[in-house]
Amino acid sequence: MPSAPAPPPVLHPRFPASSFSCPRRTHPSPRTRPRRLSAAREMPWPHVLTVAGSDSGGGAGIQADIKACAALGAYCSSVITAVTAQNTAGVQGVHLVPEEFIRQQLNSVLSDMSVDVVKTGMLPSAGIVQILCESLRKFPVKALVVDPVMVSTSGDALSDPSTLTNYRDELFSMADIVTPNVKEASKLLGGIPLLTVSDMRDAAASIHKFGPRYVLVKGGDMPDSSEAIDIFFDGKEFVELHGHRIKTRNTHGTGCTLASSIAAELAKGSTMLHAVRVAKNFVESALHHSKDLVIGNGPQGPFDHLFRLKCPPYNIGSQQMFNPDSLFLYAVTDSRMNKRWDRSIEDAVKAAIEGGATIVQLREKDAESREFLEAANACVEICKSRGVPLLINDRVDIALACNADGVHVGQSDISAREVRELLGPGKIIGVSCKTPAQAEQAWNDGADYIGCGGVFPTTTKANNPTLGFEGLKAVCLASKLPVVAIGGINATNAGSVMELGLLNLKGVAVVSALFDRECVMTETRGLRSILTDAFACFRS
Ligand SMILES: Cc1ncc(COP(=O)(O)OP(=O)(O)O)c(N)n1
Ligand SMILES: Cc1ncsc1CCOP(=O)(O)O
Repeated sequence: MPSAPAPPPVLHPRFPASSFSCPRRTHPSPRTRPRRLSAAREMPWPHVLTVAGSDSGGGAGIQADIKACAALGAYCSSVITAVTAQNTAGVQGVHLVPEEFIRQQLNSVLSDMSVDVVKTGMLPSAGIVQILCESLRKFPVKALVVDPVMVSTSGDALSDPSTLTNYRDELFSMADIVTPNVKEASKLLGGIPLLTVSDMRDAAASIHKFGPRYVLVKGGDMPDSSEAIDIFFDGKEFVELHGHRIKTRNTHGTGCTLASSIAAELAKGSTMLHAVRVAKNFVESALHHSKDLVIGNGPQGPFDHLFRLKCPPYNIGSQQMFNPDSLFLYAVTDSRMNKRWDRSIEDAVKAAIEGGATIVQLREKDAESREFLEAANACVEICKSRGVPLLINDRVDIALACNADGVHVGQSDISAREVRELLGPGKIIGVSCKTPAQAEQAWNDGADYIGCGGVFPTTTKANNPTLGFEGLKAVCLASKLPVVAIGGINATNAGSVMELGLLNLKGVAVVSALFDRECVMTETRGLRSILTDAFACFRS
């Protein structure tokens, strides 16, 4: 593994789940967990169990949890605590599942399956909270995410007031994270008003005293702000998480989705703060993609958790899903620069990854095919062993021959739709776009990301118009795909690109500032650190 400087905001599925930060609970001993059938052929599948209510409208509750986990690559089993009659207008009825039957469902799932994380939603009675606590003591899991659902967004009560005491006294002390919104936080604290970010901090500290390891107080309901600010507290430090407030009526189920996304990321091995950041990003992106959908006639509609599947060829198939966070620091090679500095493509790629590049593209305009394929084969091995995706510029034939992770094409190359036909569904396809119309076409063609530039003037690509920040912003705002900025980006201006704060701008692609330099590793490391600082600044 490269010795990267600072932990990146990257959770690539090819990185093994190793950084789990919640070691309090361990899986039960082999005596309590049945033996697996064939350990040798076992393939781990991160597993979340949601214990929540069913929403007949499909936007929140169990339905939201299952979709969020599926979208983030985790398996989701479900214990249903209540069946609600619900739609976009509100909650018309609630039918509680008998408590003993909830115990039976918990027993069925937890005694048989390797559940990594339990996420709770609607726990409508004190008895149900108690049964859950008993089951968790009998069948410990790696983490417990508690979303203290008490009142629906439409204002309807979803739990008996007597559950409050059990929540606070029993469940919270077992929880790794509790995720109240401001109304729930206020209720948990006896009705104190939460009107400012400072009140949210105080509330997080008070709720932490009930026993959870982490608290996330969600500020989505705070009045009038272009930002959605959440407060994360680990018992010592507060982190303010800033997100975009998406203007849409389709927000039903955001709380459930955030908590189940945190659970899915924890099940995949993420640390808590990282899981929260990924989950917040996922919810924002889903809301952004769903803002114009129309389902139902009431004031609050559902959103599309599976927005990434909208374009049929996108992100399906046997290979791992493309993680847009891998666009963070995109190293694009250049044969002329390598020659100038007398280094092989392989050495250039190794050094870039060592310095912290999160994705690599071989852009070898002058290379002979045979020589290029040899180098590409070697780079595939280098990148695979380091968990970094490798793409080939323009040459679909080389990408197929070396089994690269994907291809990047420009507007005058063959279209992304044709590249998809040739590469199949599991590969990554990037398209260069300078206009919103091109971005729309890239999405329709089944691309995975957009390269947008030149943002600044560059000498690396001849006759390339400069778009500036305005051009970049126009493409990002129009694009349903993640975007990486390219063109003239270096250590002095990279921070300002990230600080534009564009939701789907995931990173920068760089050629000369990495490869037209004496030490590729040092340059990459420096740039990585600048990006990490700028990203942290914009996000929290
Ligand atoms: C990440 C990324 N973005 C844009 C480009 C430019 O690609 P293209 O328009 O095909 O131009 P050439 O690279 O072929 O000159 C890129 N390569 N990578
Ligand atoms: C390939 C490409 N596409 C748009 S600008 C550019 C060149 C980027 O190179 P540099 O990072 O050296 O400016």
